[in-house]
Amino acid sequence: MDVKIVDHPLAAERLTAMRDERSDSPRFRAALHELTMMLVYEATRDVAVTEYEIRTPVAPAKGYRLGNPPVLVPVLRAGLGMADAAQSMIPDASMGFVGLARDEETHEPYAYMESLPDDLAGRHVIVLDPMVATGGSLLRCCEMIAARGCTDIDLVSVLCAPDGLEKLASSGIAMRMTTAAVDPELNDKAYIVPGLGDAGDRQFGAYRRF
Ligand SMILES: O=P(O)(O)OC[C@H]1O[C@H](OP(=O)(O)OP(=O)(O)O)[C@H](O)[C@@H]1O
Ligand SMILES: O=c1cc[nH]c(=O)[nH]1
Ligand SMILES: [Mg+2]
Repeated sequence: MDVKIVDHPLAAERLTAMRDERSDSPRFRAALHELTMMLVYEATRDVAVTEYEIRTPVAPAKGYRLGNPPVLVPVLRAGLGMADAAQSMIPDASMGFVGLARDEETHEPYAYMESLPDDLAGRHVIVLDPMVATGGSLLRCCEMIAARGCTDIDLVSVLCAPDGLEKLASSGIAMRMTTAAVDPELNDKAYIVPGLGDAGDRQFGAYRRF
């Protein structure tokens, strides 16, 4: 799997704000919003564009638009905080929704929502989820997307653990990852270390320590 790590001072500042336990929910959400714009910018660097003619006030010029606007898929809850930022970068994108919650004991994802276009053949899908820990949740999401015919999947995440990347890479589903960092390990509750805690709780409430 192609893993692109966005190593940029402005991204590092936002990631620091997200990691810092002193950041309250508004600061955490603002940093996630801004970082998502940077990650989506990098994830879409090689997408196909269509050329068309425009006129500037001075002369004819070439214009460009996305050849195949993607389907954005935020993974609820935590990916919701990336949805608006991604769509503001790609206004022509459509959006589907997947809801997954990890079981606290088994760490297996439980799927409670699958709201996706029936046919994703020929579509470019960009999945938004800030955290890849065991990789079980994103793998489940990619299986849903691949089952609808999609063969062009980009994943955009804030933080990944090596175990999760390995699970995704060995799944047999073709996908690319753009992330801000890969942290060293998981703890015994399958939280990323040092990580940033629970990305859903930190955006929407119920702050816990792990
Ligand atoms: O790689 P994994 O081990 O599957 O863990 C990562 C998943 O955990 C978080 O969601 P969570 O289950 O906490 O749901 P939430 O977004 O509603 O908080 C995160 O947003 C991922 O979806
Ligand atoms: O570190 C982690 C692991 C799973 N989900 C999160 O939100 N954070
Ligand atoms: Mg959570």
